[in-house]
Amino acid sequence: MDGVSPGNEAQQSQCRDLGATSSSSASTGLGWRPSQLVFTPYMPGETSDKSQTLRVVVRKPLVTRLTKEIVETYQICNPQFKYSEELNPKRYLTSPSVGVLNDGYDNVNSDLILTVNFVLINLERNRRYIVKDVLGHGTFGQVAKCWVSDTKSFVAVKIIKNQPAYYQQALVEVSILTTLNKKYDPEDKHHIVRIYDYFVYQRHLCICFELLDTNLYELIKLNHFRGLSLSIVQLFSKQILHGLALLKDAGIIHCDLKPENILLCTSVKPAEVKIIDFGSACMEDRTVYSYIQSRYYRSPEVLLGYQYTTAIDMWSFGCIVAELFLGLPLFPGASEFDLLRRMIEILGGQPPDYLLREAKNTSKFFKCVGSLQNGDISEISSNGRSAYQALTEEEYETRELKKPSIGKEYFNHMNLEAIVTNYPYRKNLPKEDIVKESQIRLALIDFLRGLVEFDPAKRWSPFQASRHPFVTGEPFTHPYEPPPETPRMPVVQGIKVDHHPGGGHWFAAGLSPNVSSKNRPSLYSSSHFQMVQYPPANSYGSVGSHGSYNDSVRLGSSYGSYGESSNMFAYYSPVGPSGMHMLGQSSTSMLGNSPDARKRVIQYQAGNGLGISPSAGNFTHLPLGASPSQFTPPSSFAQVSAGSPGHYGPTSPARGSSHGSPLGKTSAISQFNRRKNWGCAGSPQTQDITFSPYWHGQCPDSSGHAEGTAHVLSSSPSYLQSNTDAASWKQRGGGGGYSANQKPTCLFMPSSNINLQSTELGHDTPESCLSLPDPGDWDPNYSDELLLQEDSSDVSCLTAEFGRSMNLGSTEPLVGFGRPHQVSSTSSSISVHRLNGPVQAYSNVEMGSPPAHDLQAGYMRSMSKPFHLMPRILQNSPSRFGLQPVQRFAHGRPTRVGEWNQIKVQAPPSSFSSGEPRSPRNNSFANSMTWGRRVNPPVSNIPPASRARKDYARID
Ligand SMILES: Nc1ncnc2c1ncn2[C@@H]1O[C@H](COP(=O)(O)OP(=O)(O)OP(=O)(O)O)[C@@H](O)[C@H]1O
Repeated sequence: MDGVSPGNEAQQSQCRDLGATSSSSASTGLGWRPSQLVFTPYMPGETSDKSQTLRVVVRKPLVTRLTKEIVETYQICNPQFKYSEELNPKRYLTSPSVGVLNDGYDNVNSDLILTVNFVLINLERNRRYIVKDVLGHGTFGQVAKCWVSDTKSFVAVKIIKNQPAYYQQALVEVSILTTLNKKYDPEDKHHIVRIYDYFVYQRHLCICFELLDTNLYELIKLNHFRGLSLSIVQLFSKQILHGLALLKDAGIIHCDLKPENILLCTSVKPAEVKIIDFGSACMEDRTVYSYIQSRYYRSPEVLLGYQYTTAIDMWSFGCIVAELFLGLPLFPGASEFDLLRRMIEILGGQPPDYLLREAKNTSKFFKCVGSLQNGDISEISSNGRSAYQALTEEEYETRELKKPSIGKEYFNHMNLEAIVTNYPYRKNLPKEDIVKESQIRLALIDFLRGLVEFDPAKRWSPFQASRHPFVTGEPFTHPYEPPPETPRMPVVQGIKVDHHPGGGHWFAAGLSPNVSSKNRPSLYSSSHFQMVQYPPANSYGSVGSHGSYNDSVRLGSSYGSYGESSNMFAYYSPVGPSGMHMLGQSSTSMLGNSPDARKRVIQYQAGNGLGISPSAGNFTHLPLGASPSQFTPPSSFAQVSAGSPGHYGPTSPARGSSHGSPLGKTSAISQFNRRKNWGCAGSPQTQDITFSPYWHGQCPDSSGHAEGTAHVLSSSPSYLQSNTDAASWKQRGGGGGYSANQKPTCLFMPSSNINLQSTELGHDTPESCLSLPDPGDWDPNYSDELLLQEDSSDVSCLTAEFGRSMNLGSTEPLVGFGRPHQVSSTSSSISVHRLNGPVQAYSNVEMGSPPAHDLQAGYMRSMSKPFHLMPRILQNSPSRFGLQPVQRFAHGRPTRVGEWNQIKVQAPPSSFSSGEPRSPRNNSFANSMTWGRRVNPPVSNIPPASRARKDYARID
């Protein structure tokens, strides 16, 4: 029996001998032994060093050892086991993963087919980005989490679809974000995502951002669509306002503000939020799209087709604040009609008559009930009420010949005050805390009233909103009177320059071709629409050439610039020196900072000098700016005459329809591509203008409005007077007796299908809470994450860490440009677990358990676009929350503007080899099965995600 005794050292040693043979085992008398002993038997009584090590490992859950530590487990069992990543089968991250375009590099959607460890290379800087996971998808392409070994850090790289229009629009994002980062926020204090790098790889523009964490929609989702605590709402509001104030100072409209585009940044302590996705952004005086903003967050003026300003972002911001508190969108309109109906019902009142009189789409939603005076509609009818009345559902159907989509009602109460006041309080909240919170809720109501204000001219600016007691934490005693905005001087208009004839650059007045101009003066008094005197030699470029990226190895765009005989003005040009080709004539080069194009005579030089890149290749010179819808080729390079209306080619979204750009971004992009296919190439002389008889947009008034949309591009934000101790949210008493001043002029009858149970003041009861579907039903990663939670006793979820990192009593966090992402390897691994634990630990979050309620019940509705869930699913990917950067990301990017413009974007030669197989096609499995790609299961009943909210591409 000695021969089999565990205590027999000789025997154990022999068993561990991997070279043991059957003969040797036979000699021990153990009977059959495998000829090649790979695994050693487990010996419980072992006392050797090795067995002790083993015993430590054994404490870890089996699932850990067999999953994420499988390599170590193998090596313990077999020291000769060697792991080699190269031998792994490819794990595709892009779907579909079949390469059909771009020599097999791109799939049918023009997305670069990514696999785990695919390497994106910035040849110019010899920097390699190793793809580790996909963080999300968007209109423009994919966002990958990449490892940069130079800096030993992770970054997020947005890989733009390989199509010219997407490429062009992405350049706008690069330009705007670069300007914001470098010029307006060099110290990274304003909650705007940082851009680190950009380059072209395999014909895809890649934009490298700092890596952020989950977005606010996900955060609410993790919380089962229950609202966040007021202190968190206050903190986030303050931070977002910082960002919006910066945008306003820069004269930039984000155009797509929503919870999905506000991401947590947990690499700094205390954690903060940042605004991302400037892919829809535009300059305030160069608005081009008429259909912008995701529907739930769409402002009335955009919905109605009125001219818009940075005030539209404040509307969206108000919707976001409400959603953070309620856990549900305030206006979850299933269609634009439904959206407007909800606005009118919840807010009371309606858009002002001046706006309704001028907006393009008024007749779609309103009927005129006012009297006619001098052939014009009287603004106020005889009884003092509006001359416009919202259409009923039936009237809308009669006019539009289709039933409007009407979504479910989620709130029992149909006005803002009642919705907020009656929202269930957190469980077990002491009575005195309920009293305190009720006061803060009154402040919140007042705050929201100033944001979701129908009249854009009266809507608060970021500066004004940031002074509200809800944000500052001061006692709320009476309705807030915002301080006046710093007055700005009108531009002295020397030269009037109209829009570029080719499309969207509206030098003269910042007019969108899609919006009316008549009521412009009404906006001059708006806190969002103030004028400034520009320094004489600045420009925020506009007309330019985009060059070719398909046909040349080195990109030759002069994006975002325009020239004149003696000066050249340009954006931060994200492309190479050819983008600066006009610089030679320039005695002044103003980069990124642009102001008043209108002060100069723009002499478009025939055939060159404006917008023609030497490497323009097969694309025409295009006016570049905020939108692909601008990509109508200009007719000539003759001097642009002011006030030329409707100079749009047949494919401009701004033409052919009174709706301007009804299909928005998607449409514009596709139209651009179509146009490109029509062969609008190279020579400017070959391009014609088609005057559209259908265009209803207003010609910019060459005399009157040119100065109207000017804005400051000052080098330092003017609003920086934030209350630094506002982060200390004190729930003080006072303010009692505030009565919200609502005028519920409900033109719509409350919908009868309110399906919520009571949300009366009081603690929510379990029976009032309808359960959400199990996330595992739609999230294939969900169970994995739960399993992995066993791995550590200190597991908690993202929000727990986030809550812990909150220091609500602190002053403004000190954050700076390129601040360290100092997450030790230890904390990194902890964060993996935390991030992976979506819901379970949430109740422990310091931010307070959000009130349970049943509102999500009404939120459950079928997704018309289930594929839109994909980014959400991917966001939950365990690997998404992998190791955080262990040291600061420092690209050593040039900080001077001139240097920035020297950076070239190169398209690698077709023969370029990245170490990846030339054609992904060759490397896919025979059955095309993809590895590592999360399947998108059919989803029928979950809260809508961002994509479902976005209806750029449709007309309601
Ligand atoms: N810096 C970042 N860090 C982490 N994740 C990011 C980052 N930037 C983007 N993402 C993820 O990628 C997704 C898509 O990014 P983004 O919104 O910029 O793309 P898009 O194509 O412009 O989208 P949209 O269709 O909304 O315009 C985001 O929702 C987010 O989940």
